[in-house]
Amino acid sequence: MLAFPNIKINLGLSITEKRPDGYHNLETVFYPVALEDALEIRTSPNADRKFTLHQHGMEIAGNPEDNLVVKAYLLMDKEFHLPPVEIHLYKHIPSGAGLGGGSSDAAFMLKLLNDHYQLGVSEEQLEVYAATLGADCAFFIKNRPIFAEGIGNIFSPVELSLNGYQIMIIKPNVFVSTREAFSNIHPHRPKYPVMEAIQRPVQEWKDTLINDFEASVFPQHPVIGEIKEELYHQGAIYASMSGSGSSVFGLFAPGFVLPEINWGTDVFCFKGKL
Ligand SMILES: C[C@](O)(CO)[C@H](O)COP(=O)(O)OP(=O)(O)OC[C@H]1O[C@@H](n2ccc(N)nc2=O)[C@H](O)[C@@H]1O
Ligand SMILES: Nc1ncnc2c1ncn2[C@@H]1O[C@H](COP(=O)(O)OP(=O)(O)OP(=O)(O)O)[C@@H](O)[C@H]1O
Repeated sequence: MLAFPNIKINLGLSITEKRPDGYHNLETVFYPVALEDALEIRTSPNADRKFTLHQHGMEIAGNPEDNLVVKAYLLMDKEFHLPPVEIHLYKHIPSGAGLGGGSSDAAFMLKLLNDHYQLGVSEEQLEVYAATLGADCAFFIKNRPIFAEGIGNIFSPVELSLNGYQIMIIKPNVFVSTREAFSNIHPHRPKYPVMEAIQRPVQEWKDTLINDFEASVFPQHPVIGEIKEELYHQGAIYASMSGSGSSVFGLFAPGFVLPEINWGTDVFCFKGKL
């Protein structure tokens, strides 16, 4: 059985407070975008080990046991005693990009196992399992535009459609550690709450919809801020870093001819439609 885990972008990201458990409360709107990995599971009844992970495409750091798809499988295996599986993961989503690629793989693995083995787990329960694997994971269960609070796992509906808009996502060859990015933040209440800013026309987001990580990440990695500037220069209606970086996305009007930009070598570039 095959699935295509996609990415999220953050439309606005306010880090509002540090929690006693060391994590941070935040406010953001998650929006799914069709930049995808491919994930397949096959039952392997006679295998002498519970899982075998075959990786293809971009390399990811770490041992197979550290891979979030394996953690997702082991979590479900503990609850439901699953048969051994062969896992094929084709990585196309860049890591350390703030696009939630690993989180998406994990959430899609939970959904795949639930569907394939007819486990009957509700979406709400899958969200609870997902949240134990990563703060971003729960979003990918329902995988539709949503306002998120808490550590990113408390959801409220949001009236927002960017259908027809075009997107460019650029990721320079710079790795930003999510943990380190959070440690450099001074949490505060935003001047324009994300939920309010998002209701305004997209043309006004430039001045009201802020990603708090930009203030600390741009000075450390000026190339990321330069990419954002360039996207505006090239006609983006709104541009922002996603998550804790290092990718930057630009939203362009429907019908706009997306620019051909030579970003240089080692730069990942995605163009698509919302
Ligand atoms: C920055 C975002 O991408 C915004 O969507 C997410 O908040 C990051 O979520 P994530 O990558 O799933 O994060 P995790 O893998 O759960 O956590 C990585 C590290 O980031 C920090 N962390 C993460 C999420 C959060 N709400 N507060 C935090 O302080 C913690 O130090 C944690 O050890
Ligand atoms: N399936 C996976 N895909 C990518 N990275 C994974 C995976 N499993 C574990 N990881 C580890 O997680 C780290 C971050 O991966 P991810 O692709 O989620 O980054 P990110 O874009 O920073 O995500 P986020 O938006 O959640 O901060 C990688 O350095 C890698 O070691």
